[in-house]
Amino acid sequence: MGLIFAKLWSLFGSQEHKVIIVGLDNAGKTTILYQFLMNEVVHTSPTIGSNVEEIVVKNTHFLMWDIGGQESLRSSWNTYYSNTEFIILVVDSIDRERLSITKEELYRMLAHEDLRKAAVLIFANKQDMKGCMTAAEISAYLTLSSIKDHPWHIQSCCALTGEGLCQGLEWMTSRIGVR
Ligand SMILES: Nc1nc2c(ncn2[C@@H]2O[C@H](COP(=O)(O)OP(=O)(O)OP(=O)(O)O)[C@@H](O)[C@H]2O)c(=O)[nH]1
Ligand SMILES: [Mg+2]
Repeated sequence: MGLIFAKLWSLFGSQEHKVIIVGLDNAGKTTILYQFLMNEVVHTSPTIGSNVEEIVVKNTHFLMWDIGGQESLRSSWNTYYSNTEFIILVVDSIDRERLSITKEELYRMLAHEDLRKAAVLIFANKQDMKGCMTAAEISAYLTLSSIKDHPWHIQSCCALTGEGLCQGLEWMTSRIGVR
């Protein structure tokens, strides 16, 4: 009975899809989460631990975990991995110096057993900043085209205006049911 109910529940699109939002400190993860939720910019301070919110897009329910990105917190990211369907990796497009650290973190995550089935959306955030890297530059640096075992997509965005965020969510909803 429980199984039938679970199947019907998933058929009607009320199943929740787990998402983790990761990236280095100051990348804009919390700003993005609350833009998704409220369509506005909230005042943030560095996240210690995580924030979690349910975001509904066209009848698709995402449970989004925004995880603190400071160095000391990164070793705990893996405690959030189980049952994750989507990784949103937020990159600060002006932070050239630390893109190599983001790359290390990305490939460490992709190698993790619990994230084997996860799709990856990369947000090239802070596109409003003068002299920032483009999504194409970030894609090349992160060698995204070499990733064959996870679906991935890169989207440029500006969390302050919300530009690009909907397109990212649309890619995520388009992936549901593909696997
Ligand atoms: N110019 C600009 N600033 C942004 C953008 N997105 C976020 N910020 C700013 O970047 C700073 C950090 O944003 P947060 O959302 O707190 O960053 P975070 O990734 O959650 O950081 P941690 O919680 O420490 O991991 C804040 O001052 C934001 O207002 C953007 O698109 N453009
Ligand atoms: Mg935060």
